[in-house]
Amino acid sequence: AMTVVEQITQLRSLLEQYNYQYYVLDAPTVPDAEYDRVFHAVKELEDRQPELRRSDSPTQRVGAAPLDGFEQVRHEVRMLSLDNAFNEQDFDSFDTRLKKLLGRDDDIEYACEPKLDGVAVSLLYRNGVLERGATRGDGQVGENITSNVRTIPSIPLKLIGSGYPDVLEVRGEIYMPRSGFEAFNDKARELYEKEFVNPRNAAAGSLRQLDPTVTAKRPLQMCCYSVGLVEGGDLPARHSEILAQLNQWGLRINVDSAVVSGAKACMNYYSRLGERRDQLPMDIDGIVFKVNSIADQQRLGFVSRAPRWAIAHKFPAQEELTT
Ligand SMILES: Cc1ccc(Cn2cc(C(N)=O)ccc2=O)c(C)c1
Repeated sequence: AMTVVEQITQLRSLLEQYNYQYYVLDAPTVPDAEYDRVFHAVKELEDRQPELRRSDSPTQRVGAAPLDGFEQVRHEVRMLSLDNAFNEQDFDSFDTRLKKLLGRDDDIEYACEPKLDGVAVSLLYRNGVLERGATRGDGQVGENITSNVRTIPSIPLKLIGSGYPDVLEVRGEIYMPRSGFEAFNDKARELYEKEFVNPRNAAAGSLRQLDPTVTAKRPLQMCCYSVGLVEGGDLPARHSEILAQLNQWGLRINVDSAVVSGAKACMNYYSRLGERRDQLPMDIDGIVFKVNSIADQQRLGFVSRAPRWAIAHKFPAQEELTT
């Protein structure tokens, strides 16, 4: 028969698989009641034998005591801000300039993804375990919001699979899906409590909570879009492949990400996403285009703080929803 430790370890990895399928792949394979049964079985074992409890157990997402304040965190790799391209002409000149800088005249391969309207976050995984979460701040120094990011189900407390670097810093956007935002505001209105003006403010306000049990009640999601510090391991040679690899290690990526070649295909991607914008589950404020080849990104380097190899193309601002 299995020892209690073997039993609880097996049940925990089952919960991690269920969470991955449900929150990261949006593809649950078991009914909620089955998840609930296994979750309470682990909780029961940990309550009966507290020495079995581990900080990276799926039952340990909601932290203990509220904080008095947020500590500061220095980003070893600066978190970027992107130059905005406001129209096709800008994108064409962006593409033409890159081709010149790269000394080539064939189409550049771009990784395209929606620019989610949320809060940028840095997640540091050491030996696959989530060590700290931090806001972007000014790009160099942010705030330590680890206890709050731990409550977000699509953020894994532990990476899955194998082959990840010893140190892997993932960057992503924490956002509130529109459906969660509407439901939250309906409830707030009912209780005569403060409503949020838009999902971005709702996500930012939820991450600023000193008490993680409040954050835990907010319907937040995270989508990763790049990596920062990487030590003791290698990543694929293209941005799109890095995202696919992050997804296999348990992190959520945006289902609308795509790879296209040349400026024309980029503008086509921009128009198609623009048409679907109101049907997307979250607010987006544009499209981010990145040179897909990491070697080319490094060749193009950085001019001041915005990278030469990426640009955000924003949509016209949406008229503010009148609440
Ligand atoms: C009672 C209960 C348990 C779980 C959930 C949601 N859910 C489902 C799964 C699942 N199906 O793989 C995994 C994690 C999870 O959080 C709800 C809504 C209600």
